[in-house]
Amino acid sequence: MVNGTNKKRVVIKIGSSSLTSLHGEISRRKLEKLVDEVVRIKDDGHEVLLVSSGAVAAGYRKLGCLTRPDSLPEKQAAASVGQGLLMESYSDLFLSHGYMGSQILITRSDFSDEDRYNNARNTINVLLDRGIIPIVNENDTITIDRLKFGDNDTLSAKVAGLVDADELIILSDIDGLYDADPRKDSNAKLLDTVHEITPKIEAAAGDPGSDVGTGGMKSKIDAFKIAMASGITSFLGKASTESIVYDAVYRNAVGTYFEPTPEGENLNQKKQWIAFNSGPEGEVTIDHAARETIVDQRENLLPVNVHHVNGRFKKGAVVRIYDLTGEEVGLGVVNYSSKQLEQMIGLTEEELASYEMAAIESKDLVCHLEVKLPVGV
Ligand SMILES: Nc1ncnc2c1ncn2[C@@H]1O[C@H](COP(=O)(O)OP(=O)(O)O)[C@@H](O)[C@H]1O
Ligand SMILES: N[C@@H](CCC(=O)OP(=O)(O)O)C(=O)O
Repeated sequence: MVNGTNKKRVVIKIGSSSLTSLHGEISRRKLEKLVDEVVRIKDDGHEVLLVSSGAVAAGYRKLGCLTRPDSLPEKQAAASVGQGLLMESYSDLFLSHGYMGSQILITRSDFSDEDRYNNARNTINVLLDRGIIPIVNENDTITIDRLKFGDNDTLSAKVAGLVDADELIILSDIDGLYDADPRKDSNAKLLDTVHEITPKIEAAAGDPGSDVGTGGMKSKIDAFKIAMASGITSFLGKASTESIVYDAVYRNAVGTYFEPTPEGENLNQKKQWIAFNSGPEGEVTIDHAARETIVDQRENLLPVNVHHVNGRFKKGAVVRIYDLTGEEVGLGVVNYSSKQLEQMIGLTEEELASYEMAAIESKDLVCHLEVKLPVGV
């Protein structure tokens, strides 16, 4: 809630398929409908951040392509043309209602660096505090495939976590999550509330239904997992339904609501960064004894329990922790570099024991399990 009031901080994600015409270009009418809804929420005093796709769709014809391009350089060039046009339309429309929009383009590496991640939060907080509507998209033009968020669904959930949103609304071309892919199963039923993403739900989520969408239901499910673990209520509904966004904010909309994991179990912002954004730099495999201590009893990892180390990392890095069966048990922050850990593994039992005593006294143990798996994606 915003400053102890009942005003909400709401993140709304709209996909390409919900902003484009039949020919795949941006539809002014659809954009106007979205802006009108955002304006109604703003008029009620809520804070709104938009995550909008549509840069490629807005740009490809101006680039001279007859259909949406497939090659990465052409898509990036189309996004370069389209992002400006998309923002121009949003700015004009919001200004005509007395509101100001602002552009934020993000790459995955902006979020994997903790300082840049925190800096993005500070900037967005200033914008929201001052009544601006930040409009976020992936920085498509400069991001290489390997380092892309790739879809704006998970980006929107990560942004919602970043700004500690009360609600994430994902608008699509479908009126919610069905218990089976509705294109394949005509008996598929709409789910109105989801408390947990079960393997059955994951199996029901199929690929995009349109040529313009990138993520499909799979990336939306990943997004809801992130939002739920971050303590955020989420909603999936059909962008073209009248008053959908406004009704979703007041919990009156037809669609699927995803409940957050109970308070106390969800991740604080530091853990969200570790779980969803950090991009672990290495791996530490621990022995059987340690699995129980660090996972169940939440103890730090002792040097003697480190079985082996993979990758090169510095003190303070986030690493994946595996047990001896190869199962990933969680993510932790290491107190030693990979080089130091490798040296420890080579020590005699006697040398290790004295090392350990010193480590226990100084509370400088190998690693603390920050995030227990499975969580999110
Ligand atoms: N279980 C499911 N429930 C609802 N929609 C599903 C499901 N599985 C697959 N889909 C498809 O996912 C599509 C929405 O994803 P996508 O086309 O990427 O939309 P957007 O452009 O809004 O991100 C729907 O139109 C639908 O065809
Ligand atoms: N960033 C890209 C779209 C990426 C994306 O996730 O699209 P969609 O699946 O339609 O939400 C763009 O603006 O064209």
